Amino acid sequence: MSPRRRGQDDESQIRFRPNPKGNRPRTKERPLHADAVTAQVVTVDRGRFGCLLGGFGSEEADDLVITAMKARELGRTAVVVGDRVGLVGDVTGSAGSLARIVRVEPRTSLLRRSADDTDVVERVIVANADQLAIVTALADPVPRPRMVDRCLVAAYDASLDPLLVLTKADLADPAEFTAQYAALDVPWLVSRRSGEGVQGLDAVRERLAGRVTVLVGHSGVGKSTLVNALTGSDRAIGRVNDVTGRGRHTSTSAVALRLPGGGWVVDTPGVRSFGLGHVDPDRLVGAFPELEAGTDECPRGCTHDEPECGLDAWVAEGRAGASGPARLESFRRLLRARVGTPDY
Ligand SMILES: Nc1nc2c(ncn2[C@@H]2O[C@H](COP(=O)(O)OP(=O)(O)OP(=O)(O)O)[C@@H](O)[C@H]2O)c(=O)[nH]1
Ligand SMILES: [Zn+2]
Repeated sequence: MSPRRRGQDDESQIRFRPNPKGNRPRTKERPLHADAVTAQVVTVDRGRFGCLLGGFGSEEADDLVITAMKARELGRTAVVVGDRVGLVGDVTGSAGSLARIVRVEPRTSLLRRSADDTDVVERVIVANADQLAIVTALADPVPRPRMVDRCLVAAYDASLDPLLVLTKADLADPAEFTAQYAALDVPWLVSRRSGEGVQGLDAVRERLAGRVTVLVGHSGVGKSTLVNALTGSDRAIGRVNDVTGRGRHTSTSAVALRLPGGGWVVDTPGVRSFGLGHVDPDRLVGAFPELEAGTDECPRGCTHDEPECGLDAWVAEGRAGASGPARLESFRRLLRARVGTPDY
């Protein structure tokens, strides 16, 4: 028999046996990737994901960032910075290696935005963070309260604890600005330039220690200065560059950086707008428990910013406490900041 002939014979034997269980969906027969290793996404760049072996909780000495791409079977599932993933394939992290992401673990939080306020299609920016630090300069450029309010809405929607980091306190007094956030109870910290360095960082470090904090802020507020000072020169990103050959400046979305004192910051250089079309007023009121309790008297589908809203009576009766009126006013300010042109 010629080799060719034998090949044909072999082929004739490779027949699919009839499926004994009938039309069982094929997906169920796929391997479950029990051997997948766990990692957490630290960078996303044009379909390539930098994944930290072991995740954010791993010991610094073990830092190994593996480049991976999404396995076909994940389909359109979004994979973002902060996602905990399962990796198979080449997980050595050696130059030129490429692993496959076969699984995305359930997320504890999701920071989202929509393309604009009329767009209900939301994009995930960061997964599994627990704090959102809104970086704003007190002067040069002047603060944009509406932008800050929009970030607060995004934080409350994602159940992230908000934090205001007010930079350039050497140029302006923070009192006037912070007064606007008193009723919201948003913690704030200030930093200022002093000589060659930045002052006020110890308090910031303390607030970020052991947590995963997303940093947002528009151009020129001093966010890079802050990130550099907080992370020092030994950045996790340096290792990613070694693997992918791509640097931070080409990063289009977000990048997670390890803090020397424990915890992670996620910088968002590409986030220039924060569309909030996906935010539901009923979710937002969840961030104001003493008001939420008063929504029972609201008409169905209440926007909580209309004459029929039950919250006015609730607050007038003192049922939301002494700070009720100020809280309701702040809540409605956020509701209004949610719609309109993103001011970012
Ligand atoms: N006076 C003063 N200037 C500061 C302070 N922090 C940063 N700056 C300056 O503000 C400018 C902008 O700082 P960056 O850190 O580059 O700001 P950024 O928010 O990262 O801006 P982009 O790089 O455009 O995204 C720089 O000239 C900094 O030196 C501060 O606390 N006080
Ligand atoms: Zn209402």
